[in-house]
Amino acid sequence: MVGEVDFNVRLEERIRELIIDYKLIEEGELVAVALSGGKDSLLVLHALAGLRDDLGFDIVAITVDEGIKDYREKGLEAARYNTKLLGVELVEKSFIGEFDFSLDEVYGIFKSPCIPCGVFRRYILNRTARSLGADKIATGHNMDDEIQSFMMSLVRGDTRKFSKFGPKLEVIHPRLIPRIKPLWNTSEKETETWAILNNIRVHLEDCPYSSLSLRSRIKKFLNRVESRRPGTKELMMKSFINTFKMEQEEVELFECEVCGEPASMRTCKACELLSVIRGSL
Ligand SMILES: Nc1ncnc2c1ncn2[C@@H]1O[C@H](COP(=O)(O)OP(=O)(O)OP(=O)(O)O)[C@@H](O)[C@H]1O
Repeated sequence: MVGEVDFNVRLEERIRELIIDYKLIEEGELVAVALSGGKDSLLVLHALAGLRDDLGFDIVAITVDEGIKDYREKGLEAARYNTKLLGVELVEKSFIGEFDFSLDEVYGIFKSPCIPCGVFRRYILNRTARSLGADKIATGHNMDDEIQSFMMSLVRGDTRKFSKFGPKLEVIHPRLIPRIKPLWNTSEKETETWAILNNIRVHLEDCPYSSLSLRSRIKKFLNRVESRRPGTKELMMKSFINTFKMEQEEVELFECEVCGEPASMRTCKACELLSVIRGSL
């Protein structure tokens, strides 16, 4: 089908241009793909696997099992299938293996399940990527995620988070692996279309905890506006790009007194949450 080929070519070309224009990946680097098994991180995996020889970099994938029953197993299965298909090594980590508890067991202690989930996942991804010698962590964050994050910062009045806007988060600590977003200018609708058109074995369900989040409410609102005024999301993205300089926030990071990982205070966020959990179990 000509339409399908065109779609794939245009998508790959856009990802390639973003990588080159923003210097997301340099020749000789090892990129760790944070792979959930969802459509976005699978597109990143397939796109980078297609570009690795041409642009001269290598990839490895890392997946984190948070311990969400009847949900994460399906993502893991998709991650295993696709990495095998593309000949990419998959490193599997889990909350149980690292901390001795699953998200299902501890989420009730916090205001939102997304708090421990995000903090521990980023912690494991960073440590694992570093131990593998990775130069970058590539995530599947897409244009919709970026607009949602921006709006969440506005709603919370937390302008510090604006510094995370952009396709690349620079090195701000030697133990922190820089994160890149190869789908920064690709919409969620396009990644969905890619997965369906190419018959990708993918995990399409939403996380059972996601409906509790502010992100989910903002996502629904944006989708409603988009369906009434098509093109709204793209215009919002353009406005953000034109209005805000993509400068990284000047933050001083220390080493956590407990585990030695990067921290903005005396202890890192993961160790802070761990002490709350240990005190409640
Ligand atoms: N369990 C996980 N293991 C590894 N990486 C993850 C995991 N969950 C999320 N990520 C990374 O963080 C990004 C954003 O997370 P998000 O919760 O939006 O993912 P998702 O919607 O479950 O899956 P995807 O974004 O791949 O479609 C993902 O694209 C992926 O790169």
